[in-house]
Amino acid sequence: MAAITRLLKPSHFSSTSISFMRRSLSTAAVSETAKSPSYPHNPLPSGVDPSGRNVQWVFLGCPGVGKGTYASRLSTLLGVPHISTGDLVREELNSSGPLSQQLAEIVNQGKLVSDEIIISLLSKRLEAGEAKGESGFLLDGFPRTVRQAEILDDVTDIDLVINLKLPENILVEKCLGRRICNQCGKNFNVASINAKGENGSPGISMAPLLPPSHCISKLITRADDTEAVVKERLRVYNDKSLPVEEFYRTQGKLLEFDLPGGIPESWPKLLEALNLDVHEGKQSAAA
Ligand SMILES: Nc1ncnc2c1ncn2[C@@H]1O[C@H](COP(=O)(O)OP(=O)(O)O)[C@@H](O)[C@H]1O
Repeated sequence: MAAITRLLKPSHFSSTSISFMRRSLSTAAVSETAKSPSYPHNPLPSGVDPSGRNVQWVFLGCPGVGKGTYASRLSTLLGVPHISTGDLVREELNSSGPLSQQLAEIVNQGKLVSDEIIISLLSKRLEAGEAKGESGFLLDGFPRTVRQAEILDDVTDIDLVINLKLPENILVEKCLGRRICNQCGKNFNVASINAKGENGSPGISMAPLLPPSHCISKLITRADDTEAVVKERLRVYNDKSLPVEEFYRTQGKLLEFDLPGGIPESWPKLLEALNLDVHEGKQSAAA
């Protein structure tokens, strides 16, 4: 394993993006909108204190769990970029670039894109961010394999890994209800979820997140959000990404978060779990 890691090591990240990641270890504090986080369960390694620089967090969780939704809200709140490798893949796939056709085939079968392609897309995104003065990041959808986690570990320190969780039947319903406005790019969800509690776990209700009237005629569904492809993505998650949870659990960085419901119930609880002290007005501004 060590040999593979050595082989793949930083060469997969261009030198600029490595320097960006390294430099982001010593840059500005969390933006004024929120107080610096401290962690009740102290998942941080000793000597690493996120209060003196922008956060470097990873979001894990099955397809449809809401990584994008919560990462995007925290991005606004903390003033750090939300970087979704799924979005990077879709941008490339919708471009007329040389990878477009190959990516469409992989994504629409619910498979994972190769580590090399993902790391190249992520490097480019980090470099573009660096040019704009970005620092810190909330990674959504990366790492998704232990190999990706090892490569990331070689180039920078991740402070915290937030593992969002929902029961599998809800994940399928949520993916099937997902809609995107092809003009403004915002995400909505037409599913109305009312799952009964099972084996002592509480029931979960989620109201639909409906689009405003001007988006209704422009809604599209992701080609990989069909029932068969969602089930394959869940299978691939359990196979390739569950070990990533274990990777970070062993490092003491994993914060498990069972979503109690939709955004109104989950968002305040997530802020509480992160010990983010948000002022009333600011919190609603970020929501
Ligand atoms: N880190 C990654 N490694 C490999 N493939 C990825 C990665 N991130 C995204 N992809 C590809 O992009 C697709 C969409 O990703 P994403 O939007 O994160 O989906 P999901 O809703 O399943 O979490 C994935 O099914 C996969 O094909």
